[in-house]
Amino acid sequence: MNQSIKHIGVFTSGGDSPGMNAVLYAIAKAAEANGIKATGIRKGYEGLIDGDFMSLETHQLQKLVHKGGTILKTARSKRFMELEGRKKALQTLKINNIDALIAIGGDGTFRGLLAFSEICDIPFIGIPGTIDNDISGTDYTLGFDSAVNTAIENIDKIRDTAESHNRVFVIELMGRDSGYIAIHSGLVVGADAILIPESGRDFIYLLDKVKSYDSEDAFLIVVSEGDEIGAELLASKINEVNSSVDLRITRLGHVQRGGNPSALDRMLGIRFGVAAVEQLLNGNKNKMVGLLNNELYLTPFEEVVKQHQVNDELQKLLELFGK
Ligand SMILES: Nc1ncnc2c1ncn2[C@@H]1O[C@H](COP(=O)(O)OP(=O)(O)OP(=O)(O)O)[C@@H](O)[C@H]1O
Ligand SMILES: O=P(O)(O)OC[C@H]1O[C@](O)(CO)[C@@H](O)[C@@H]1O
Repeated sequence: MNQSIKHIGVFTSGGDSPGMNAVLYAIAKAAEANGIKATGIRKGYEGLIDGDFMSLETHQLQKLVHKGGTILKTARSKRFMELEGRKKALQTLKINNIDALIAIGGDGTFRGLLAFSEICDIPFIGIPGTIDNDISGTDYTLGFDSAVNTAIENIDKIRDTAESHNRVFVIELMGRDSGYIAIHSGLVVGADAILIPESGRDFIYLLDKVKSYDSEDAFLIVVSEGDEIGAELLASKINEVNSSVDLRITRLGHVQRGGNPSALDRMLGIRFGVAAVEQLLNGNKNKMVGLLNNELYLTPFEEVVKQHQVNDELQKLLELFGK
């Protein structure tokens, strides 16, 4: 056990994701059980630079496990991208006697920690928190399951109106350059076509399908925001090959980031939070806690990369159902 750790700083960074409050509760609880102080740092790296802190009280966090968003707030920090900003953050840590950090965010957040480790030698542990599920070293990132649940709930509603009007819908889902949200959502709503950047397929097959679409039913296309064609261009191509279709575009957008976390995300939050504190106490540093085959797993920040492919099984499902 690393006895020298007495004060852990904790922050959420990048886009918020459902389950972040649950992870904060777990960190506070595990720190308390080990007699360690845990301080919340507000607005991601911005708060680390400015010393914008708040206390993490287990009795308050306990009541927020079910809430989306993050009570610590989050940010994308331009200042931390610069060495000057990171030096200022180092000063803040020293002044406040913080001797370990836990960061919850996406791959960008871990790149930030890696850059920070060049000038700061206190231990860092990362927790994957992003709706995109685009990080290696974990089967699930915190928030992904909730985002997919939100997406499918909304697409099911779109189907009701699409079927009533015999309309074609192009539904754009989030994920930045990752198609994970789109493929998972598209498969379980029974979409007629799913377009994701990782598939390596063009959309010509889809145009052939739309050409023969008889206008007597709904036709749902789920497209990831990272797919090169984009919802607008896809819509105009469809109209070119079949001018009789009645088409609408729905961009689900930030609704996918909000809402109460699913059971899976709450449980992930609890597991990741406790594991992060334990790993710091075990003397681990500069690693991300993940979950592979339902087992906790550590990946050094240097090896945490953006996931840019779907596995063979998902690819097969995409061929079978999304085409
Ligand atoms: N190379 C880097 N050097 C220093 N800081 C970085 C670096 N890359 C990213 N960061 C910091 O990490 C923050 C979070 O990264 P980013 O905005 O990419 O979100 P993310 O953590 O990938 O989360 P999400 O997947 O939700 O977008 C950035 O705003 C920036 O402050
Ligand atoms: O909320 P912002 O900063 O516009 O970021 C949007 C991006 O963040 C995410 O929601 C999470 O990374 C992406 O899916 C999306 O492209």
